[in-house]
This record gives sequence, structure tokens and C-alpha cells, in this order.
Amino acid sequence: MIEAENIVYSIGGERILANIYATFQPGKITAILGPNGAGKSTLLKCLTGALTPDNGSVFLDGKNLWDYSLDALSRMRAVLSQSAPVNFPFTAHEIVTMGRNPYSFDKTDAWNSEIADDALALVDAWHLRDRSFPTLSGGEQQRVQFARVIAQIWERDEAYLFLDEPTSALDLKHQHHLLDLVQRLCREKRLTVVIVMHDLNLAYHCTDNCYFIKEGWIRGGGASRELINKDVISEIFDLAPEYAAMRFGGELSE
Ligand SMILES: Nc1ncnc2c1ncn2[C@@H]1O[C@H](COP(=O)(O)OP(=O)(O)OP(=O)(O)O)[C@@H](O)[C@H]1O
Repeated sequence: MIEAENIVYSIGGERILANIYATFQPGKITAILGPNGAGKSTLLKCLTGALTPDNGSVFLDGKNLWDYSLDALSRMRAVLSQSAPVNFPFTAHEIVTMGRNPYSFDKTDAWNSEIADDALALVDAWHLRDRSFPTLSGGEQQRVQFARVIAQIWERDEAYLFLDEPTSALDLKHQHHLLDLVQRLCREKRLTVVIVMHDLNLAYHCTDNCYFIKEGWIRGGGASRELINKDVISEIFDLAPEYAAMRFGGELSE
């Protein structure tokens, strides 16, 4: 379980996150939703330890995030960032194998390579294994990067998976395929999954819980099927109620 207690984060005197309290449960997918610039990625970075909050603490299984060694963290949590530019001509297989770096001393290269192949196959990208990563399309790169993060926590139950807009470059089929896979891994391995996303339909159908953030504040949290509705969407995204009803009324409530 992840517990965020009173997270405050500022940049240059500007408050980006204010008094964030949030809980993320094992075996559940929790979405962080909200408008552009609301603070979603910043919160995710505070939860992973990539950013240090000005105030507040993050606890993983009751222990402060800062009390874990980097080695321990790299074996228990994997992070898919919004963008991870790669300029060198690594192959897709080499990129996924990088997810196995925490195990380079206690597992053989052959074992790590096999897991990288299995992870590529899981995301329908095995056929890309020997392609140069920078030459792949945006969606192909996103699938390969996702394979890298699942390779990182491959043998681990109850790991933490942080995903920042993992489907932003994917076509419809691969969006559903990836989220089905996240759901399956989450249930089977009791992963704690935190996912930043913009597609409210996908969030409604594929996540268990959600938090809405606006202007750095949490404006609501609860079960996705209850909280993601036309009234909340209208308020959080400053949409006219009739537009929100037309766009999200029947679709979400079915
Ligand atoms: N390094 C930085 N320097 C200055 N401002 C920053 C920096 N990083 C983030 N911000 C600002 O903090 C706010 C929150 O950014 P964040 O990336 O968390 O938003 P977000 O909710 O993830 O947005 P989006 O949906 O557009 O990805 C934004 O106004 C952004 O411009």
C-alpha cells in the first residue's frame, strides 16, 4: 500500500501540490485524473521518489519512502514516465533488458534476456526486438517502454507500478490490450498500480479507484465507477453541464 500524507510541492515559490492525502491499495488500479497542469505528473514523481516534497511523506507498506535503499526500490517499483527520450541506437530488446539492471548480479544474462523477450511478447512487440528503438513509431516505442517496466518487476509479487499516460500514443486496440494486461497483472500479482490518464472512458472502465486533481488540490477520491460522472467531469474540467452530459452521460453510466 502507498500512503501519501500531506504532500506539498512548490517550484520557484509557486505551489504545485497542496496538502495531498491519498492511499493506493494493492491489487487495485488507481487513476490520477484532472486537467492539464493540475499536478498529476508531479504527484506521481513525489510518489516514486523522483521529486522530494517540501512537506509531507510517502509510505510504502508503512515505511517511509526515503528509508528504502535505491537498490531495494529498484526491485519493488517500476516507473513508466511520460517521455523517455532515447537517442542512441539501442535495439528494442536492449531497452527492455535495461529493466533487468537491478538483477544484473544475481540473475544470468540469458535469464534476463529471456524475460525481456517474454515481456516484449506480452505487449505485442516481440517482432520489434531487433529494431533500432529510435526508428520505432511513437506507439511502438511506448509498448517497448512498457515491456521494460514489467520486465523490471517480473518475478515480484506485490510490486508498485507507476504509469504516466501509458496509452497516449497507442491505437484503440493496443490501448485496450495494454490496460487488460495491467488489470491482469494487478490482480494476479497484487500490484499497486498508479496511473495518470486523460481518457475518462478508459479510466471509468479499467480502473478501480481514482483521484481528481485540480490546481494542485485533490478535489475528490473514490471508486471510479461512482466518481467519474458527468457532474464531476463538468466541474473539474470546467465543461458546460450539457456538454458533459452529452459527452459522458449515457456512455459512463452503462
Ligand atoms: N520544472 C518545472 N518548472 C516550472 N514549472 C513546472 C515544472 N514542472 C512542472 N511545472 C508546472 O507544474 C504544474 C503541474 O505540472 P504537471 O506536469 O504535474 O501537470 P499534469 O497535471 O501532469 O499536466 P498534463 O496533463 O498536461 O501532463 C504545471 O503548471 C507545470 O507547468
